[in-house]
Amino acid sequence: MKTKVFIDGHEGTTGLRIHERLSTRQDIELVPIADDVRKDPDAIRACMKQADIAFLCLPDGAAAEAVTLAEGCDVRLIDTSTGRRVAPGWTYGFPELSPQQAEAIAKSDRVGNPGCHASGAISILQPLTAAGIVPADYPVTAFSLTGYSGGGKKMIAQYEGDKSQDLYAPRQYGLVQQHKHLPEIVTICHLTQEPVFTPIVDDYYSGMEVMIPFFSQLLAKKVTAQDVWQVLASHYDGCPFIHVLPFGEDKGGFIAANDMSGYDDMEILVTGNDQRIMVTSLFDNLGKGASGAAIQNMNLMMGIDPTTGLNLKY
Ligand SMILES: NC(=O)C1=CN([C@@H]2O[C@H](COP(=O)(O)OP(=O)(O)OC[C@H]3O[C@@H](n4cnc5c(N)ncnc54)[C@H](OP(=O)(O)O)[C@@H]3O)[C@@H](O)[C@H]2O)C=CC1
Ligand SMILES: CC(=O)N[C@@H](CCC(=O)OP(=O)(O)O)C(=O)O
Repeated sequence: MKTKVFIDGHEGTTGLRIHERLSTRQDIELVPIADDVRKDPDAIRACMKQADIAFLCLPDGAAAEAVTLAEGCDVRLIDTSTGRRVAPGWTYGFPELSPQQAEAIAKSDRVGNPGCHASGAISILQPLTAAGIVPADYPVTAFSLTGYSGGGKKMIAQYEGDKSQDLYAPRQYGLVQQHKHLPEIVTICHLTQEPVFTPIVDDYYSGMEVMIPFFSQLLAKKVTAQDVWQVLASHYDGCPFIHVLPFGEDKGGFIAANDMSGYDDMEILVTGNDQRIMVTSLFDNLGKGASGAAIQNMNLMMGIDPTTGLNLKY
């Protein structure tokens, strides 16, 4: 029997990518909603009632309303918005945290899909805090380059519309250090303080590069860059979605932020030297940063190979 899936917000950037990935699958039946009623609460609730699994690909306010609409329906939710990722009753949708996390997602009826920048930061920090290398009170700084699709339809229209404005150099944002992904990074990595986080949006469609530098003298153990690489390589060994590139790999000295655009998996590189170590996570903000991760979680919830229907580089 096919799994019935409803995509609330299928006209948006994240929803469209999920729709594209699922529309050719033989094991999935998409629950349609007519365009003129796609924001109508009664129509949405009717779709929720029919579906086994629903993706919420909506702005935060609309997603909160959709969660309420789903109450009493026998539907499992995967929410790509920010509000409930670390809320009680919700499972954080990053299966690579641990085998237990993957199991928890597989059984969950309420999965909060990670934020895009957060996915990169957590992919680097969580194995290193868990291994006791990065102490909980480490003064973490993180930089993140993102394609403009990260800002959804509005930002895509801005970048692809009027090119006469001088808007298209890389732009730093999140200037007051209250980016909405900080709470999940702190909670999931068990940090005692928020990182200094610098997101930068640039004039390319999709792709994300999250960079976290470490001073080895401030780490909890005496480690070399290769030790850090080893911890990450062991943590992600055999993982189909996260690939730690061989130690010393530097992509010819230039790491392009859109190198993983179009793919649903992630690369991690360790560069620098034994005093100043840089760890970089490279992925598509719409892939492992949003739609790809959401489908990976759905596959786990269905009890099938998590890579089904996804576009992996490796
Ligand atoms: N883009 C990205 O890289 C990432 C996005 N996310 C998150 O995913 C969610 C969706 O973002 P994104 O796809 O970028 O946003 P978009 O703005 O591209 O899409 C949002 C969609 O939701 C629709 N919508 C708005 N209100 C309602 C409503 N009440 N009922 C039904 N549909 C509604 C919009 O309709 P209309 O077409 O009429 O505007 C639009 O199609 C957000 O919470 C975002 O933060 C998470 C990770 C990365
Ligand atoms: C360029 C741009 O604006 N990017 C967005 C992407 C975040 C996103 O989509 O946030 P959620 O995953 O939490 O929903 C931002 O940094 O807020």
